[in-house]
Amino acid sequence: MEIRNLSFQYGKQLILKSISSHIQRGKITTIIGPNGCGKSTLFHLMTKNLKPSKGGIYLENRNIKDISLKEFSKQVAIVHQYNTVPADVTVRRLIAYGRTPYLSFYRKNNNEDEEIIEWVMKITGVYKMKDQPIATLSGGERQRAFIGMALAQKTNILFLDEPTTYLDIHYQIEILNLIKKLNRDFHMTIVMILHDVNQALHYSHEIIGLKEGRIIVQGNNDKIISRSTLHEIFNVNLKIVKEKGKQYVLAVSEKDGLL
Ligand SMILES: Nc1ncnc2c1ncn2[C@@H]1O[C@H](COP(=O)(O)OP(=O)(O)OP(=O)(O)O)[C@@H](O)[C@H]1O
Repeated sequence: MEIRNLSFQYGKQLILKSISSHIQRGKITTIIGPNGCGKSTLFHLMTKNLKPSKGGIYLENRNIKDISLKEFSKQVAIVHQYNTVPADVTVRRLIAYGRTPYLSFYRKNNNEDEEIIEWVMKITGVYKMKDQPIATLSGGERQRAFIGMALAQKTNILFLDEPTTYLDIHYQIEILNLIKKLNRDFHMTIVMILHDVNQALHYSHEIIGLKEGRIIVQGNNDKIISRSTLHEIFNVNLKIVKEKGKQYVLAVSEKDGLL
């Protein structure tokens, strides 16, 4: 996917300022940046929820504005930050909604759809709760079910907007490991927004650092995450430590805190 000279404004407020970027096929790319820098806006533009003011986004060299929503949803699946569904919808039913782009007046759910739904329920670990209403699931199970609905679309590209929000650390890691597995075992191209810099660092091949509507850094994690880039993006001084060759950002500094 290519982002070419992309600008976006709400009224007179310029939110994204001539952004260009290349999203690598088969890799995990994570967008980080401070609140209000334009991450969600970029996400909505890349997923056809918003239209660019200038420039464009290209999938296999086709401007996504020229791709119908139905066709787009066979190539790109989206997991939003806030997901709503009627409380009584079961896990299986929710995942089956993911097959919608393939259905038509003449084509109802068939064996292939059923096989995909079964595969998705197994891979996301929601099989044993398949007949439970979504409302009865824990936060982590719910999120896996919504990722399942996106997977049932059988796309090569998956977008996730802050997939770990509201989850405790156990479920956060579980979701990130599922995302890693989807990339590693099924070669899915993943684009996500994360707030946790350490998780971005350890679960992505490439990081895009946004600030005030501009890409400040993009690249291989270890190379671009440094004290100075973190300061540039988030305006904080954080220490970076190395353990067994891997970098970790200390999200509190010695002089902060009560004690
Ligand atoms: N519908 C809207 N109308 C006007 N301005 C908006 C609208 N949605 C977002 N904005 C503004 O656009 C800017 C970028 O918002 P965006 O949601 O893309 O930021 P973000 O980086 O995703 O932030 P966060 O980390 O807080 O989710 C913000 O200043 C926000 O107030």
